[in-house]
Amino acid sequence: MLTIRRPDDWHLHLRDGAMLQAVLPETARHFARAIIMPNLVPPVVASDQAAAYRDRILAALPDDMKFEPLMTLYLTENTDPADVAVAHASGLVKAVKLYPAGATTNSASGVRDFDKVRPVLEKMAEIGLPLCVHGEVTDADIDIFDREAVFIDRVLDPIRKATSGLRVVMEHITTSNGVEYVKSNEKDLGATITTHHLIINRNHILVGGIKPHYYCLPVAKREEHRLALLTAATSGDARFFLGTDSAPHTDANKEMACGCAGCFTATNTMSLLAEMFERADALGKLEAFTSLNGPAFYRLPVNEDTITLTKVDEVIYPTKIESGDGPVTVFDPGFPLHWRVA
Ligand SMILES: NC(=O)N[C@@H](CC(=O)O)C(=O)O
Ligand SMILES: [Zn+2]
Ligand SMILES: [Zn+2]
Repeated sequence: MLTIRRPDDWHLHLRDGAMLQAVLPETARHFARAIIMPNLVPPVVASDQAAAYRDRILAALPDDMKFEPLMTLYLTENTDPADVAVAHASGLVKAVKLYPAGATTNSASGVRDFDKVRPVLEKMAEIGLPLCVHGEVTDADIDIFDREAVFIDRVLDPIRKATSGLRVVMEHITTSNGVEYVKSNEKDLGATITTHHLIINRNHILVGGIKPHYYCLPVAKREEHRLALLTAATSGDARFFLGTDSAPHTDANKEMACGCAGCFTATNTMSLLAEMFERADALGKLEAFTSLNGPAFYRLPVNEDTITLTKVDEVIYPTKIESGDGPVTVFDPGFPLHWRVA
């Protein structure tokens, strides 16, 4: 048996409408809070949209559940620094999200010219509002497996050097380059690590037939990178914390000629993580990763209540959840899980 403070998810896609209704309880069952990604269609770019989205999330929450959505704004070349500052001061917005234009799902309104967002970044540095970054370049001539490492050198490091005091979260890191970059900085830099990137490498996607439900962005890399992520996550280092990036797409949209990127892990994330931490002989570090390090970075209190995981013969979880838009496949690690959230 293992009791830890209730976890938070520092990177989550809840979508909207019927999908929101279906996936929200999967997260709220175990997690107290989550940083809510703003890549809706159209994206959540202004504070009034973030407030309205927050209301829709709370309206979709079942009566017997408690959950606090931590809202973000989608950074565009037209984002108004004053709107960001007001949204932060009111407590509504906890981070701003940077998507390089074209890097991932619904990122067409993202940033092309980083000079255009300089005034917003300066304002964020001044008020201490974190920037969450999807860290991949989009240049056609850069191999998809190199896009994170190239982003660090060409985009992230220059932005951080030009904007002193800017607090940055590298979202869903997938490489040892990401781990090393975070470790080489003492302050103002953290990283989220997803559940699935601790489990799969690129072979899982491609060997023995293509597995669309393992396809996400940034795409899983070589085994040596997965091991670097696992070492970072299980180390207790406060700069690394859980962001599941649970990203639901219907099976119809995953299993097609041009399938969507995203793994849906909300349902079984805590069981998956406990399994991986136990295998790494690091169950004692699970709480730091899921429940302590994130609040410390975001300067929020840790949760007061707890969850208890118990060891069972095999955890039973649904292979799919139903949404009004169609079924969504739950991430299947390909091995049995043994830690169930009581
Ligand atoms: N991670 C993914 O593969 N997909 C995310 C977008 C993102 O986080 O990049 C989504 O919104 O579907
Ligand atoms: Zn992303
Ligand atoms: Zn995401």
